[in-house]
Amino acid sequence: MTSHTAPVETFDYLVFGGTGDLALRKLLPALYLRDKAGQITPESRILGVSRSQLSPADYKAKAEEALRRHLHKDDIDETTWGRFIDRIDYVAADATATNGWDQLQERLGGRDEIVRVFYLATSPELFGPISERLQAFGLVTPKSRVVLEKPIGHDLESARQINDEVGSVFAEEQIYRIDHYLGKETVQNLLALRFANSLFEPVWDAGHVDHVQITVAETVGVEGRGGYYDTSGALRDMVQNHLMQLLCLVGMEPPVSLDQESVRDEKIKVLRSLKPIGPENVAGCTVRGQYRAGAVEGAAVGAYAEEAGTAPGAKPSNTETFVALKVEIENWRWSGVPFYLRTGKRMPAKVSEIVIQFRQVPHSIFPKTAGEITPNLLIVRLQPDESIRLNLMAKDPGPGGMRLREASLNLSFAETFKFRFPDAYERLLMDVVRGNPTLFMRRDEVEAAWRWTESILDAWEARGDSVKPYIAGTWGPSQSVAMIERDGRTWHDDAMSNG
Ligand SMILES: NC(=O)C1=CN([C@@H]2O[C@H](COP(=O)(O)OP(=O)(O)OC[C@H]3O[C@@H](n4cnc5c(N)ncnc54)[C@H](OP(=O)(O)O)[C@@H]3O)[C@@H](O)[C@H]2O)C=CC1
Ligand SMILES: O=C1O[C@H](COP(=O)(O)O)[C@@H](O)[C@H](O)[C@H]1O
Repeated sequence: MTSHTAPVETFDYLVFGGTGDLALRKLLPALYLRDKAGQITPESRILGVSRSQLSPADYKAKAEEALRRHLHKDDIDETTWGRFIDRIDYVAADATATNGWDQLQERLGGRDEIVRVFYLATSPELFGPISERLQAFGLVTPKSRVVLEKPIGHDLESARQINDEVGSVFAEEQIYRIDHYLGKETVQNLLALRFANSLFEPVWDAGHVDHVQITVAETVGVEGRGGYYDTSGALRDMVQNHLMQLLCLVGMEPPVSLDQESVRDEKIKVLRSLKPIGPENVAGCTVRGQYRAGAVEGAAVGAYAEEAGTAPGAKPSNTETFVALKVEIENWRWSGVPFYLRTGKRMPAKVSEIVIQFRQVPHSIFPKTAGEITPNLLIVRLQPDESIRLNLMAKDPGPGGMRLREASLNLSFAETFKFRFPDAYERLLMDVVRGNPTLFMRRDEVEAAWRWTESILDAWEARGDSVKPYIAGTWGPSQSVAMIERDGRTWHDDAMSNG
């Protein structure tokens, strides 16, 4: 049994927001798959909590329906199925009132000695009220942990308020601020790539790297989450958390060790070194877009305005579904190296990639007839088809003189490691039970990320610009291309489409 399938301690997992999309689509399937892998002890239980007046049997039926829909059919086996459904229970309780909480007390009675996880899969305004009630009803034990789903607030002030409220009930080491990107296999592989190989570290700096691109492209639209998304937008929904975490892992100094504080200490230094984007540079360093009707993966799709449910005659939404940024880390290692970040919905492919473009050779010894020398690229593909590729120049095989062409060294995870590895939520949910917060965000990280992001939001608001339209199924508005091309560089879209 490998460490990722070794059973964890017995737990009670309380999922607040248990009837919601996140719980049914991601959390329950992740717990099921860990159960199937043999990681969950027979005594462990899962308790859904939300306002809906459902009986435990109703909730089990809802969970079953969601699992059948969201799991791959090969993952459903009758032994795990029966065992998993038996673990599930439900209590109707309102986070903003007192009804239902005495039932929670009852359900948890006599189980104070085991690990207790409160997973708050609700909107962030409820994190404080839920914590307050957990304390008032005596449900917080020394072995309790609380998981806060993103977004932690809507801006710096609300993030601070939530952190204060939750922090008045739980100690910082009991608080797990989840960013599921940190649980993705290849994201962690970035640590292995950088710090378990001596090859890359000497060239991981401004002397050798020309620039870095981080792209997180999605084909989906807002998928029924229009109400939330329209008050959020891509900068808050994706950049403030996922893309900033990726930027930190690429940009940080080597941590002293892999322990939780060392890694988080290095990430926060990156966040503190970010060049502010404000009124003076927001126009040149940011692009916001919103998709119009188009076609994605061969199917016609509507415009954001329709999906978000903007009422006819209402003011058109100015929420961005795409954002591109030029970011600079102002420290010795990265001075002068731009990090271009972009993320968007309704793009041509679902792909998340980090591309490190190295500097051009200083001088070519080859004749013009050999062809162009293109800079080396290190491409870390996070999803789908996780891989790490190094694009190098090679001689075109055969006679007829020296001709150069680009070739790849490709470490494909599927081909190299032929077993299924847990997905991000599976891994992170078990890390909480194990009491390992390394892959979760510390309070100061979240607040530093908000501080930097908020200055962009303020500058956008002050300018009052409209979002730039892009056709669904394209790589975003033309202004995003113009932003990078002004610097004599180009997005690596081909690499992404070709895989
Ligand atoms: N869905 C996703 O893929 C992701 C979601 N998130 C974030 O996670 C959070 C939840 O998202 P999602 O599941 O999509 O949202 P949903 O709207 O689908 O679910 C919200 C849940 O909260 C419960 N709820 C609402 N009010 C109360 C209350 N007063 N007391 C107790 N329970 C309450 C609802 O149940 P009921 O009405 O029965 O009370 C429901 O179970 C959001 O902040 C979202 O941004 C983050 C990453 C991904
Ligand atoms: O947190 C979020 O992430 C998803 C994208 O996650 P992925 O694992 O599928 O890449 C995004 O769709 C959603 O809007 C956002 O809230």
